[in-house]
Amino acid sequence: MTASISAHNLFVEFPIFENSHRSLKKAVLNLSTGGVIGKDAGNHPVVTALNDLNFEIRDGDRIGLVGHNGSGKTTLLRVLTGIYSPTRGRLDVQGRTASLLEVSSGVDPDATGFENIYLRGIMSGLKPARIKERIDEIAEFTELGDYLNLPVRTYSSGMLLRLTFAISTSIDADILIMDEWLSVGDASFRDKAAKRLKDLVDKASILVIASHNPELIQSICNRKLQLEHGRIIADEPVVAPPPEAAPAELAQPAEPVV
Ligand SMILES: Nc1ncnc2c1ncn2[C@@H]1O[C@H](COP(=O)(O)OP(=O)(O)OP(=O)(O)O)[C@@H](O)[C@H]1O
Repeated sequence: MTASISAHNLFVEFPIFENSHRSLKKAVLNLSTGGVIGKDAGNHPVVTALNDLNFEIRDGDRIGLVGHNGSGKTTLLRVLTGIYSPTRGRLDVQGRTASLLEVSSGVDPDATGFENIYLRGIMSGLKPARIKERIDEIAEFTELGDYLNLPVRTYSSGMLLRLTFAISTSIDADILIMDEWLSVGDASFRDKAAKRLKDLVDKASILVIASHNPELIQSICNRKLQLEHGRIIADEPVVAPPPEAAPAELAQPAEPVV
C-alpha cells in the first residue's frame, strides 16, 4: 500500500471554559506565541491551534515541521497519530502510523520490564505470538539484563528510557511521527540508539518530525512545513547546503535527553 496523508480545511480548536474575560483581553493583545484566541457562541475563549490546514504528504516525504512556540506543531503531530481529531475539516491517512511521541507514557511502574514490553505490544494491537518473537530482541537491545525481571519503578530514569526507547522503536511503520530527534542513554548506548532510530526512519515511507533544530531539519528532511499561529505559512523543499557546509553526520540535539 502507498502511504499518504492529506488534510482538507483541517481545524483543531480548544474551548477554554475556566478562563476569565480579563485574562483573555491580555492574551489577545500579546500574541507573539500560540494559536489565535477567539470566542465561541457561548462567549468562551477558544484557542485555534490549527487553522484551516490543507496539505498532501506522499511516499518518500520527510517533513520537517517548524514554527514558533505554540504555532501548532505538537497539535498537528497529535492529530496525525489520532490522539486528537480535527474539530472541523478532514484528515485522510493511508498506511500504518507509529508515533515516537511521549515514549514513556503508559508504562506500568509496578510491572517488570518484561511485563511492560508485553503490555505495550498488546496496547499496540500486536498478537501475543508476535510480541514473544520481539521480546528477546528488545531485551537484548536494552542491556538491562536481570533488571527486566524487576518492577520498572526501581529503574533509574536513563534505564527506563532505554526500555521505552527499545519498545517504541521495535515497530514496523509506514508513517513515522516524531517530536525532535530522540537521544537516550549514556555515551555507549546513545550511538547504538541513534543507529536504531536512523534505521527505523530510513525504513518508513513517510517521516513527519517537529523540531526547533534547523540542522536536524536540513540533514533528514526533504520538505519543510512552517506553521505560524496555527496556519501553514510556507511549504517548501529543504535545499541541500553546499558540500563544504554539509553536516558530516546526522545532527543531534546539543544535550542528550538523559
Ligand atoms: N490541551 C490544550 N488546551 C488548550 N490549548 C491548547 C492545548 N494544547 C495546545 N493548546 C494551544 O494550542 C496552540 C498550539 O500549541 P502546540 O503545543 O501545538 O504548539 P507547538 O508548536 O508544539 O509549541 P512548542 O514549540 O512550544 O512546543 C497554543 O496556543 C497552545 O496554547
